[in-house]
Amino acid sequence: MDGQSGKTMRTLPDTLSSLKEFNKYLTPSWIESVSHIIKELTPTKPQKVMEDKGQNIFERDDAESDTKVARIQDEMVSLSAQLKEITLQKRESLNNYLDLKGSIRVFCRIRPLSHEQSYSSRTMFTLDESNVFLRVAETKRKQYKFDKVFDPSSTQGDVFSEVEPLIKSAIDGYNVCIFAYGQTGSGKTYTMEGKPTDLGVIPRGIQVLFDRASESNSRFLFTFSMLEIYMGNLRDLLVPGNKTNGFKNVPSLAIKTDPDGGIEIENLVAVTVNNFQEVKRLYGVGTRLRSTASTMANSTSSRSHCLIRISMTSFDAPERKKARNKLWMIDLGGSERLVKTKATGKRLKEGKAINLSLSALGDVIDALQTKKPHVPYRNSKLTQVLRDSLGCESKTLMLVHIRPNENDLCETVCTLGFATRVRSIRLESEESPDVKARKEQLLMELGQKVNDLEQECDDIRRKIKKLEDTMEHLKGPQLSVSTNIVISRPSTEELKINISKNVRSLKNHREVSSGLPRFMKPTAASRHRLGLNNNVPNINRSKPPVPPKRRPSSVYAESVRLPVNADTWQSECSSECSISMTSDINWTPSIQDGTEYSQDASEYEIKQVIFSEHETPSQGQVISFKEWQLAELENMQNKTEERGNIDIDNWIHQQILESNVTCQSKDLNVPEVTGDEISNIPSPIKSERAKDCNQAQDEESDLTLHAPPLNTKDIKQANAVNHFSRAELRSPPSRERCSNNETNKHMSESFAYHGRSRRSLQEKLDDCMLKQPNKEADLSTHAEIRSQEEEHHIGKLTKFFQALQIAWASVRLGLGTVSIGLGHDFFHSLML
Ligand SMILES: Nc1ncnc2c1ncn2[C@@H]1O[C@H](COP(=O)(O)OP(=O)(O)OP(=O)(O)O)[C@@H](O)[C@H]1O
Repeated sequence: MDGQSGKTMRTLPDTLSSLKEFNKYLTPSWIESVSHIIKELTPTKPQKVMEDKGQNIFERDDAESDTKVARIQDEMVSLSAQLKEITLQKRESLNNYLDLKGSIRVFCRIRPLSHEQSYSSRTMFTLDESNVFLRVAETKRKQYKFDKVFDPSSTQGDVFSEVEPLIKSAIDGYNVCIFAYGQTGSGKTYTMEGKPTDLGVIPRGIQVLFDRASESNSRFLFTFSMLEIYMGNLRDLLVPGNKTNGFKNVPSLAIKTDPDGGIEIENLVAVTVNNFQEVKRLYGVGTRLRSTASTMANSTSSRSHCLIRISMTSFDAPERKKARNKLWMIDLGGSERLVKTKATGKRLKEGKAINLSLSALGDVIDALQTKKPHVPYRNSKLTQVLRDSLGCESKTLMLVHIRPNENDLCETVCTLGFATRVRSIRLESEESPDVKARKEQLLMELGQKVNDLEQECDDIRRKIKKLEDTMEHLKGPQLSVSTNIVISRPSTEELKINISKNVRSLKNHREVSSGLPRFMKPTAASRHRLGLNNNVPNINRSKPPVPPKRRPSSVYAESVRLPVNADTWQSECSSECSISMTSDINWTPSIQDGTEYSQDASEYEIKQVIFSEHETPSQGQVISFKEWQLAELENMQNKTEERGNIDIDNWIHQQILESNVTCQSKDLNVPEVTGDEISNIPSPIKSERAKDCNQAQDEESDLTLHAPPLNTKDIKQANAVNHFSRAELRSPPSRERCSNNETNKHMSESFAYHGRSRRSLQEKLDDCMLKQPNKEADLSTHAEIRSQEEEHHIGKLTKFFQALQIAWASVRLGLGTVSIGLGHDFFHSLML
């Protein structure tokens, strides 16, 4: 008897009993026959059924839940496939949309007038959605066409909504360049960086990147770099260098072309970033080192081009255009007529350099737009750096800024001229009205399609999430361990893992972990999150693969907890010739930037590495296609690692070491001395050191800005540590700067460095740094050493004389006391 008919038999007496209720409507003979049947059924059949139930209840429940789980898994697999398909369609549609709009687009933003500027200036402009009409004379108006015009009342949100498709395109694997162009004080930095209350394109864009990466089922690795082009030279803004000494102690950045035609910048620090908070912090440090100065037009005028590069690598997203691509966000130096600024000396040279490179950029974009056979990339460092991100399948957006001031009319005309040139009006004017109309229609359709597909993706994701929850409810949370093989974004540590080895039973994991030192085992929280606490059965590998479970964003390891500062993020360091302003931006973190479990998460990731290293793969194991794919991914990951990224932990670690050296030598290290960075690291000793630094500043009035030697070298050494190979895990994370053995010991604890609480290690490091005598650092020259030795001798002599004086005084005091005492009545009486 199958389950269904058994169930029917069990419920038959009940059914018949209920039928008896209808007796008033039925004939007596019918009732009698029904009663008879009930009598026969009740004593025998239900009893048997109950016995069966007692025996099989657990088996049946298991079977039922297994069937349900299998069904859910099937459904998830099919939904995942559907999601992939729709994502691909969406990428294509978005790409077509952007191509149709033009791979090089130009927007114009007109900044509002400040209070002191005359109201009449407004009449200079008339605007519509895509045109600016400039009154150049009483009766003459000049028209400038753009892809989009933002009037003075437009918000940061308005601007970003138009920029966002490009950011999405970057996630799809395209190289993207976003420029802010305009005269000094026209609002370039405002648009790109924004204000704490009104974030600009850079923070919003980065937030979108992380959001989309976490939504995606693919793994992403993000690295952050920041550099400036100052007077034709590249400078890494993530290496605290010597500004007054022209960054001489820092290795120069060299532009290299790789065999695939990609551009790499040799020696440029690329820090692996896992969330928005980390980027925010790096950005703050970079901004502080940027060359700015007070000019007639802007008190904090940018004297260089500032370039932010986010490199994205995805290992398992074949639908992406490229496995590795870049998003550049560039705040260009202010374009200005040197005659007007009346700049002289250094300011004049800076202005000339900015103008030259801007003109070279214009030439390149013009050549690309008009499809000239030769594109003059080599004419400036700016265009050389961006060579692989300008033109050929990449997307470019130029945000042109204007000041609607009558005094700035000439500047405005120049800016608009530049915009016209890069937008290639000539090409557009060749289009017939028919073509234009069709293009508009197509754009509308494509835009709608992209939105619909996005909506569909969201729906599928929601469904998958629901199924995951149901599954977790049915089977316990252990499945997340197996499905974490493919997470949204890998941490750098994970890149070293032979991912295929991670498809192992929980039992195996437990066995291996039991042999590990305590600090390498998962913490209670991570075990709980990953379901390791539950007694769960081994994963049945014959079951259909479960689609990847998205990792909660809080798991994106952030090893350093950064307090969210509600105050304006601003500090200032000035030197004799230029002012270096920090960013006053305060990027409010999103909910996704949770850091509560971050330490925990990174611990787990490290432990996973160790698990896999201890385990030996079984002999003759059949490698599935998926495993083969994973091995391929690993190859790719290794390639990426060879490029030399640096983890934010290592980077911050370096900054800490630098700050110690800086404090010891009483040099002012710009990012550290402000105390912002120090206060961000939750070590009590840190603040002590900050105090020391401040004292050093007070003591030495004419501080010079010296780059600590070997700084970049150390950072590069730290690159290697980031990737956690077995050998590397045993080697110290970076070159030791401490001379004493205790420090070296702590530095060598690379397991502890990555696996243990960062805070405790930090405190240890700080502690031993503080214990070190400052003497060594202070005695930088031979003369200083000699003078110190002399001082030492003088000190010894002085002490000797002091001791002698004290002894003599004591003797005299003793004698005096005796003579007084002997003459006293008390002694007289004693003697008598
Ligand atoms: N759209 C805007 N709304 C409000 N304030 C703005 C806007 N644009 C610019 N500003 C203000 O104008 C001032 C100058 O802007 P900003 O520093 O962004 O200019 P810039 O083009 O970057 O100048 P530079 O090239 O010299 O660095 C800032 O105080 C900024 O807050």
